[in-house]
Amino acid sequence: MSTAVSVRGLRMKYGAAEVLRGVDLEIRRGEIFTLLGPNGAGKTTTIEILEGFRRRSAGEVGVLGTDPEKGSDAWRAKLGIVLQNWRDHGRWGVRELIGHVSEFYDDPHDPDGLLAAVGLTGQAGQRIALLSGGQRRRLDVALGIVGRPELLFLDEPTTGFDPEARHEFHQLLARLAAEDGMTVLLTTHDLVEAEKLAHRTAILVGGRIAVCGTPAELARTVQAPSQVRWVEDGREHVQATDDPSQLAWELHRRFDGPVPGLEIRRPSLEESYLGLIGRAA
Ligand SMILES: Nc1ncnc2c1ncn2[C@@H]1O[C@H](COP(=O)(O)OP(=O)(O)OP(=O)(O)O)[C@@H](O)[C@H]1O
Repeated sequence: MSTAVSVRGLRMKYGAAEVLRGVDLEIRRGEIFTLLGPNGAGKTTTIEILEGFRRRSAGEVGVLGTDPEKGSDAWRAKLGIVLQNWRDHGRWGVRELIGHVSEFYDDPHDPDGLLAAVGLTGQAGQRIALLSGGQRRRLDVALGIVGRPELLFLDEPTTGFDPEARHEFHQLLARLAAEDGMTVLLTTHDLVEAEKLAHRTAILVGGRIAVCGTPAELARTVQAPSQVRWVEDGREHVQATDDPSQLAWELHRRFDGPVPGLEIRRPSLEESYLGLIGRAA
């Protein structure tokens, strides 16, 4: 079976507020998939429904071939779950906790190798309460993958990571997906992170998937028009266009030579994304 997650017409209401209004998603096995969206878009709600922690209001959901509301212990054992706020194990040592959790699984990662992979070898003997925010998140990730899950859910995993830790973390996920065939579903606010890491990304806005695709597809779909500026009759003119070279050429012909004050500005992907979530919200 090549589909890891399949979602059709997913709806979720909290009281009168409809947070998810018909979400459709298909995630393939071995894929790193990011769910992107502004605060309150419903990313955590979606992930919690897929994990089996929350009952949906409507729609069809299959996770590793099972409806999460009917998931058995054997099904749950195939999932790795990293929540935004992990329960508190403050008095445990780092190595001690990973070693302990690894014993619940048949074929766990070696705890010391895993500590090295998430960059916590230096903190192996430290109490968890003394870790920094970023170190704590790395430990959360280690706990999520120690049992070699088939499908790993990560809710905003890199919040609090410094750039080096973020880079190493991306490499670790890419390795686990490529070598172990692990599927990863990760939420983030960060378009640049999604672009670097994910095979595909879906943008959740206003309770629906606004755009879904590879980084190249996303860039094409999300990209806002360029802005062309020039000065004519003593006034500055601005025109949005998908083909700035055509407009520049037309202006050049109209002016019969150089266009006064000509400026062409292509918005960054980040600006285009902000425009998209502003328009769709
Ligand atoms: N248990 C709940 N009861 C009522 N409303 C809730 C509950 N959980 C979430 N919500 C609301 O549902 C909406 C979506 O929340 P959710 O946490 O899924 O969004 P998110 O995209 O993960 O946001 P963030 O990026 O801030 O983590 C928000 O308006 C939130 O206030």
